[in-house]
Amino acid sequence: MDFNVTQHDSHYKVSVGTLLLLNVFNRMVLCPLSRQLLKSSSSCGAWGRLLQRPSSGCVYSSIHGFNQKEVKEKLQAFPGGSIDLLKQDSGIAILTINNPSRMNAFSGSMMVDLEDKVSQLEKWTDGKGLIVQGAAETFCSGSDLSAVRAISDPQDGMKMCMFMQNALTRLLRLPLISVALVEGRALGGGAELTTACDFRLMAHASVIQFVHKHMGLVPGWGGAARLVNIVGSQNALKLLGGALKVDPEFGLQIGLADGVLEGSQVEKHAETLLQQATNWLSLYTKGPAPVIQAVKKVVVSGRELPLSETLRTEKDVFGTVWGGPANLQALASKSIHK
Ligand SMILES: CCC(=O)SCCNC(=O)CCNC(=O)[C@H](O)C(C)(C)COP(=O)(O)OP(=O)(O)OC[C@H]1O[C@@H](n2cnc3c(N)ncnc32)[C@H](O)[C@@H]1OP(=O)(O)O
Repeated sequence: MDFNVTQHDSHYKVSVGTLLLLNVFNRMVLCPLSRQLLKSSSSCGAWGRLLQRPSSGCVYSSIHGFNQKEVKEKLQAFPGGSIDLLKQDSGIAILTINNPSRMNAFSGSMMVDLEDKVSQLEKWTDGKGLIVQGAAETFCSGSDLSAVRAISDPQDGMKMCMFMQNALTRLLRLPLISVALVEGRALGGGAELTTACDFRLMAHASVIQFVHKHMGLVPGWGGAARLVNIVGSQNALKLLGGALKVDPEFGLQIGLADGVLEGSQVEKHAETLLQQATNWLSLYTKGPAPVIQAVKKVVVSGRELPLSETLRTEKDVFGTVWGGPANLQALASKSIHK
């Protein structure tokens, strides 16, 4: 996601990722003297070039020693399953994790597929919402354990981790309101995937479980950082430290779940889980795509950026809708909000 930022009377197009990187670097690495230099025009050139660097909202790039092409080639060596994308005229897309014979575990090629589908969604100008679901009545059982065994070398593990962090960070930053429809089990990386959506809806008898501790691991796909943001550090510590099973009731209690869906098997003519999730999401995606996308953008910047940068971003996003078609139409119809 790109934002326009004004610095020294010049406009630079930068991504949230670049801003975050700059912010962390600025706070943790630059000494006060360097910060002073950053403000001065003499240092503007280097930082200006960095700010202008084209970015796709990734956390890792070549400056972190991350070679996307090389990692993709390695991951493709572990095939199986697919990530299926259905973009609907309603502006709500369905992303399906599809590897039923392995409880929708992520093979290497599915990781590459996920990144490709996120790229497609980033370019979807008519999009407003996204539902992430698993095929065949279960969500996702995490990494494909056969691939995990084959890439147990720490260096390769780190590369896979960086690749998935990039893909899931971009998923969460999409200008679409996203919801994970959790049916069956969301385990390990599957639990992490649910946190890369804005909301989580849990079906009757579903379970989200960060089983990493039982695997001698911690989350590496950004799931721990996102979990802390969603449920707070106390609850995150309990969920990760105890590898606790989160059922819908517990999920609602700690704020991991945003709603519980009724089992479609219970009543013969009940809506399917996907219909229920679509209805739930439609409340938030009703309206023109540019406005819904603007809503998501201001929330992402509020979630991720320091206040002064958030406010500047909000101003820029506001400028994209002020006087726009939806705004003019609302003014002309003298709409009231009783
Ligand atoms: C990022 C870090 C990570 O994600 S580490 C991976 C964390 N995930 C796990 O450890 C899940 C391990 N799997 C399980 O605990 C069980 O298979 C679960 C998912 C609970 C399902 O149990 P159950 O309903 O009894 O089915 P099952 O065990 O017979 O499984 C059906 C077939 O699916 C397979 N499967 C399942 N999960 C994975 C996985 N993560 N990677 C690879 N294969 C997986 C099972 O091996 C089984 O295959 P098969 O029918 O024996 O050929």
